[in-house]
Amino acid sequence: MNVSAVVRRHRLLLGSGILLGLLGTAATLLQPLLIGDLIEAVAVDEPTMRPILLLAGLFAADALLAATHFYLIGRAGENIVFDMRGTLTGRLLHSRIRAFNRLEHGDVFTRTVADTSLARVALSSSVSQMITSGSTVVGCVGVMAWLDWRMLLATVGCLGAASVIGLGLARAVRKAAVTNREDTSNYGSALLRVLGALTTVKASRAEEREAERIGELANAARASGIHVTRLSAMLMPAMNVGTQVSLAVVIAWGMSRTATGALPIEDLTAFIMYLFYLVSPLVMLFMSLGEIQQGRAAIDRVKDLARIETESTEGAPASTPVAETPAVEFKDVTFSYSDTTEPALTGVSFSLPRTGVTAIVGPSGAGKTTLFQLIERFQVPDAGTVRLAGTDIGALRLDELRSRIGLVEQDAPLMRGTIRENLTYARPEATAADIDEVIAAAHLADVVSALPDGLDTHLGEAGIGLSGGQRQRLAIARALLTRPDVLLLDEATSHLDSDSETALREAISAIGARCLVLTIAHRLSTTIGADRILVIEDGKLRATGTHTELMEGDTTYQRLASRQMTPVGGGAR
Ligand SMILES: Nc1ncnc2c1ncn2[C@@H]1O[C@H](COP(=O)(O)OP(=O)(O)OP(=O)(O)O)[C@@H](O)[C@H]1O
Repeated sequence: MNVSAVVRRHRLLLGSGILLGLLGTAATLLQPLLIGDLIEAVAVDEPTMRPILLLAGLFAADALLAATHFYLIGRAGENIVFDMRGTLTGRLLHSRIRAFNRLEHGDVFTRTVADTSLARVALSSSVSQMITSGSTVVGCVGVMAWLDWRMLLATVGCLGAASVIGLGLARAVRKAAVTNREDTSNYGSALLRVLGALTTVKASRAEEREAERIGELANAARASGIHVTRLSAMLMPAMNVGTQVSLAVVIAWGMSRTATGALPIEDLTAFIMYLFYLVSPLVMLFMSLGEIQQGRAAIDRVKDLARIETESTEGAPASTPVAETPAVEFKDVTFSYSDTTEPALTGVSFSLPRTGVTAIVGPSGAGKTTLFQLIERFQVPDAGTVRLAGTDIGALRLDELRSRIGLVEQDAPLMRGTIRENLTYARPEATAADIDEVIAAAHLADVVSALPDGLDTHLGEAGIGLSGGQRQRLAIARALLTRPDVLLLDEATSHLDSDSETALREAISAIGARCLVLTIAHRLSTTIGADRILVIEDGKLRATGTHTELMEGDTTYQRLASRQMTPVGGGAR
């Protein structure tokens, strides 16, 4: 992400805000001089109406400028953060699964939500604060030097010492804040991970243990947060002590000089006012410098996340396949998840016709899911080619490839919303007739008509409200709505009741008549009914055939069949 380009896009708003801030600073700086004029007018008994009106006008202008400055900078900041989050959301949604899987979800959340907020503060209010406070400090010092340079030197001496302490404290606050952010992020990541597996946590009766472990992380965040507060608490008093000392020096010395007539009383009054005006912007200057430093670290984290590798959406449109072309073809495909791991698939070759049900069986970890990952192009082969209807999928446009494939995952994740919204997720423009057709094909018509609001029934989080079998059939109907050429189905491992099982089986056979159904089979009944079976073991294609053929000729299949297709932990190898 090019952060300077993001800022440049909002430069008009930022620039206007900073300009108004500077005008407000000028209005503030003029006030003590006008008060000095007023005192002088009172002292020599001249009319006071003009300085009073001028002063009132200046106060009003100051207030108006401050409010507009605040609004414009705030607005620019929101626009900047919106821009950054938009870029991040787009990059994350288009990221390569391989790159995305390497990320911690809690960390992604912190970077997209909290770090962008810190970046917003740094790029808008802190920069503007630094410029306006910096100019106030310079302006105050300039006018004070003009009023009385000797007293200015005394002031700088007292305030300078406080500023050195303030600067040191600001730096310490920044460091402590970075630690606090890391601690908070660790807490968030841990909580997110545990909440993602809440049922496992409960089933393992690990609530107390997790509460304690996460409590420790929360406590680390608390301790570092307190450290930040402790240091911040010292910043203002350090500056206040500096101001009080310089004020005492200025008043004592200034009064003695006023008594001898060396310094007019109105100049002393104006000088003291400038001294007050100087302190707060000085603190603000240090704080904004600290925020900018913090923001820089946050911007680096945001930029780092935005560098995530994305999928290429380029590619050729698919050619119209001729009838004999295989629907899916693997040619000498080898693939490893990383350079350091053993290949998940080695030299796999097969070709599948355009209709019928093909079951994939094999022990756990054999590489069955990996086949699906390659067909969907979630992963790219290290060697060999995967073809869809005769075209190398690497050359196809990604949305075209995925629109031709329907994917039904094992736990069939559903989104929030109604059944209709879930069904039409991949094809929002589907007509009522299309929906009725896929509902019938997935044997869901009875289930839907029994629901209180039919298709408009709301599902809870993750599709709660439907049984496992119904959820998977709903996911099948959703996949069918795009009229795929290939339906990839990872059969649910959990046992379905016999009605659901029969409905699912009938649905799969019927769908096999219109497209290729490739199913990872966990049940013997699926493989018995399949047109062909691929037996995968240790990442290699071991055998191909029908149930009867494989029962005669393949020992792995025989072993899996005798265990009713439910291998555990790769023990069948
Ligand atoms: N994201 C991943 N990163 C690294 N290795 C992986 C990843 N996913 C799978 N693997 C490894 O690749 C191999 C094949 O895994 P795959 O998930 O394809 O097996 P499977 O046959 O579908 O197993 P199961 O029936 O248990 O789901 C295994 O050794 C597995 O450990």
